[in-house]
Amino acid sequence: MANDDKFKKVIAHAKEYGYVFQSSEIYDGLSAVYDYAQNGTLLKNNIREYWWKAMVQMHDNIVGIDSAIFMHPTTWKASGHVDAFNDPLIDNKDSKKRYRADVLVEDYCAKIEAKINKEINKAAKRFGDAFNEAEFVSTNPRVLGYKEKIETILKRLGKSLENEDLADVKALIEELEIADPLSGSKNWTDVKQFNLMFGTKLGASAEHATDLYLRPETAQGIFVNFLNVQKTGRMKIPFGIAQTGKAFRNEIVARQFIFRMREFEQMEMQYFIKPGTQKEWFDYWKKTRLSWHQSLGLGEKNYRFHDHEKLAHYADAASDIEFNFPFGFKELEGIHSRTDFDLKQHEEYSGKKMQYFDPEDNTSYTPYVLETSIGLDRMFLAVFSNSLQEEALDNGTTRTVLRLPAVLAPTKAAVLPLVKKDGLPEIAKQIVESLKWDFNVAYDEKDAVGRRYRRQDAVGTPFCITVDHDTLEDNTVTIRHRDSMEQKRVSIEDLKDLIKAEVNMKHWLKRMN
Ligand SMILES: Nc1ncnc2c1ncn2[C@@H]1O[C@H](COP(=O)(O)OP(=O)(O)OP(=O)(O)O)[C@@H](O)[C@H]1O
Repeated sequence: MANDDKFKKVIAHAKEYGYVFQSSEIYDGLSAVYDYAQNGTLLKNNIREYWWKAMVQMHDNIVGIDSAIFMHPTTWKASGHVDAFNDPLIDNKDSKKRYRADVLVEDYCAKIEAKINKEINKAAKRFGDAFNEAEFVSTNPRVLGYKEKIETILKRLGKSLENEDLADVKALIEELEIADPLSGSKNWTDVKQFNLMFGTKLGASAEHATDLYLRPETAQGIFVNFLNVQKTGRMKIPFGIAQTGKAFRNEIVARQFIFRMREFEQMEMQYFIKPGTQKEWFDYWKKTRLSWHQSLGLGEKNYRFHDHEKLAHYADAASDIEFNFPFGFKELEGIHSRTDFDLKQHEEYSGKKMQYFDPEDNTSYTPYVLETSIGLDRMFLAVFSNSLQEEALDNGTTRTVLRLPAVLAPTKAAVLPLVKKDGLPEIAKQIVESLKWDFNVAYDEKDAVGRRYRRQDAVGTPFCITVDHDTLEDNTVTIRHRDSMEQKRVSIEDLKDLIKAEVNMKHWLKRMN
């Protein structure tokens, strides 16, 4: 299936099966804002819990907090967000559409990249088994020319952005003759910086109101509480503070469904360390976070690191874990070595000491910070899009199955009476009653059992339990596995342990190596 089609299917499936709705849909929606529906909320909660258990419960030196969305406005001056949390935007005068200037240039380069891929595919077909891609790419003059062009463009873009030379970004767009993707017009305004923070006001009367921001990241709530947690928790360096919560960004280009939203949720952890040890911890957290992702079994090949060359003002190293989304490899999680930038800034702006007294060598210092930051919604999209599969069956039909990792599935089992009579619904309901203390379970009696199986496959329920007339005789039921479609006859009293063995978080987290 072409990637575009696959992505459309993902979005349609998310709506049809109660995972994600467009916000305020009856009013034609609000752009880049989404609501999680009945199944989506459960999947999201399970992902959050999977992260929390791995990060907080499994580490005796990491604790969790829940700081407020509103923070004192000086926080955002100290963090650099007021001055530097900008994207370069450009308007097209004819279509009146607004774009991120850097994204226009990057999309232009992506088109050249597509030409390279076309050359590679053509050559691969021509040479068959004898084709050596690495050799072809490093010797073919056309490919080398394309590569050089991309490199020159991106280098110039990076430099202009770094030097805040927005006139040059516009000049680049004009020189490359980049047109508005919608209207084809090349009639552009100048490039301007646009701050991504949402402003609001605190206070009842206009003249006494204070300007506030909706937080654009959860990290600052951790930094300002660093000493509160360290002292009250008697934490010794190295230690971490984790939190999950909403963040808000007025994204200029908000597209790709829940990949880039204006209101989203982050799961962040700041690890406070001794200066000089940042390289070691950077490597440790890169490895640990990748193994968390891989424990879910979405396919090792679907992840890769992207180490940053161009670093944010606060970082001395940064790497993204990228995931193979339906629209290609994109950032899923960031791992940042943030130095002592944030704590030092808060110390300067608040006038309060943000230092740690190290009892081991009797010295005080400002700790360095290693951050892991992942978007919960992006993680949701990674899991959901990877799990949605169309499978050809032996009988010539296809089935749509959402192969969610069982540990994350919203509903772990559906209990189905074969028919709506002869006392079968009553037994099925009793099974629901007994299992619901341990798992989220559903009851379904509508339609033929085959259709009910298909429905649960599409929702992603790992087990279906069918009660039939034999159940009346011997207290056994059929348990059907979503992925293999295998069916087994088991005793009702064994159900709980059977399901537990597959959905238990411990069993999944232990796969981290
Ligand atoms: N607008 C958004 N919608 C959904 N998730 C987001 C958004 N912006 C950031 N995230 C998530 O938060 C994580 C950490 O935020 P960070 O500030 O490092 O992102 P970023 O580098 O600005 O992301 P991007 O380059 O995609 O804009 C990202 O890896 C991503 O998973």
